[in-house]
Amino acid sequence: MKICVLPGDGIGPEITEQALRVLEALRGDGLDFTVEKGLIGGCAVDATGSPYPDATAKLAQEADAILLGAVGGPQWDTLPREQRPERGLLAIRKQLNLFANLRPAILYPELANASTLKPEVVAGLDILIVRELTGDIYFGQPRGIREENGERVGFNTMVYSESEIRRIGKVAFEAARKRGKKLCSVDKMNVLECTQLWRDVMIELSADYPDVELSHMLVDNAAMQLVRAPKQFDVMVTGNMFGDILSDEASMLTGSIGMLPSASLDANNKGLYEPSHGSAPDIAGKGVANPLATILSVAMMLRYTFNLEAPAARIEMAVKKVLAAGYRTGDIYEAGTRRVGTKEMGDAVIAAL
Ligand SMILES: NC(=O)C1=CN([C@@H]2O[C@H](COP(=O)(O)OP(=O)(O)OC[C@H]3O[C@@H](n4cnc5c(N)ncnc54)[C@H](O)[C@@H]3O)[C@@H](O)[C@H]2O)C=CC1
Ligand SMILES: CC(C)CC(=O)C(=O)O
Ligand SMILES: [Mg+2]
Repeated sequence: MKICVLPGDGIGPEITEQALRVLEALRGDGLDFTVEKGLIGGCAVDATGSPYPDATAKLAQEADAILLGAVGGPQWDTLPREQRPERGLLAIRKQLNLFANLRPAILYPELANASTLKPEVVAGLDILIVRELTGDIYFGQPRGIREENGERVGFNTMVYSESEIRRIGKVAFEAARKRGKKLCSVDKMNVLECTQLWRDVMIELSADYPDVELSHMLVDNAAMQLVRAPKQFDVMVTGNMFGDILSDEASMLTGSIGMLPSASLDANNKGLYEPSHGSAPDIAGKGVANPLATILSVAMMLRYTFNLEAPAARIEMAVKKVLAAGYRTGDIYEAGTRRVGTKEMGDAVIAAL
């Protein structure tokens, strides 16, 4: 297994270090892999002038899977847009055709009190958000800021082709088929033509999946339903921007964004694995970030790209154990539990493995 590791910026290096230690701890168990590190994001801009240097692109293309920390930070926010760290992330997703972003929001029972919702509303929560990742308003052309009638006008383009909608729809229907057989497609068809097409294609696709119950929800209602009665959802499928927003929202139902892993897959399950959160500049360098989302992303890597269910489940079980033993980083801390830093959380997971 050839794994490319791109720690990135902010808390990225701290959390990927712990995830890699967890992977290393499994090496003795028959896992055989090589790791090559590269630069992406702001650190890459500082070193090379580009947020996604050619050397990184080569490493990523040659790897079977990529583990990424996070990119971005205020020090790069005033750079020309092409040099911004976030462009590096968009570029790697696009270049590797990683169109299917899977973001599972699972509430560990041990974190029931950390959820923003009452325990009875979230107990047993297990949602999979399937987010399209290489299209939508994040990539559409034209985009920019232009002068018009003596003032600046900002514009972006929301665009999806039916083939793009169909391929992410298939991923979502297939996932629903293996789970609770319920798929909710989230759009804004009452206002946006682009998402009318989204809904039409989802309805057409549903003919191939008679065993999956398809429903539709407008995104504003979906945002509300997620915090009102989240257990009504099994699999949710939506576009790039709505999925970005709804997955951050869903993360709080599980206690913290520091708990939400993600897999970004191409059509052959080559994948980039990263936590759903960003570079958290407010806590970077302090050793307090929660590494569990990144550690759980490694479990997703073993499951989806390498088809290794046993070690993936072992990592998830180890995470469950450390939570049951009371280990908590600051974001999920509550009175009576044991507050630990990033490295101690990594140590605890390895001990539990
Ligand atoms: N995939 C990526 O690389 C992403 C990068 N970003 C970038 O990250 C930078 C910061 O963005 P924000 O909007 O602040 O979002 P963020 O997700 O980095 O942070 C939001 C809040 O969650 C907390 N948080 C995030 N991850 C945590 C963890 N593992 N443990 C404990 N607390 C955690 C942060 O401390 C902060 O208070 C920006 O430059 C943004 O563009 C944002 C989202 C995704
Ligand atoms: C930084 C963005 C490009 C991505 C983002 O917020 C995400 O993928 O969750
Ligand atoms: Mg996001």
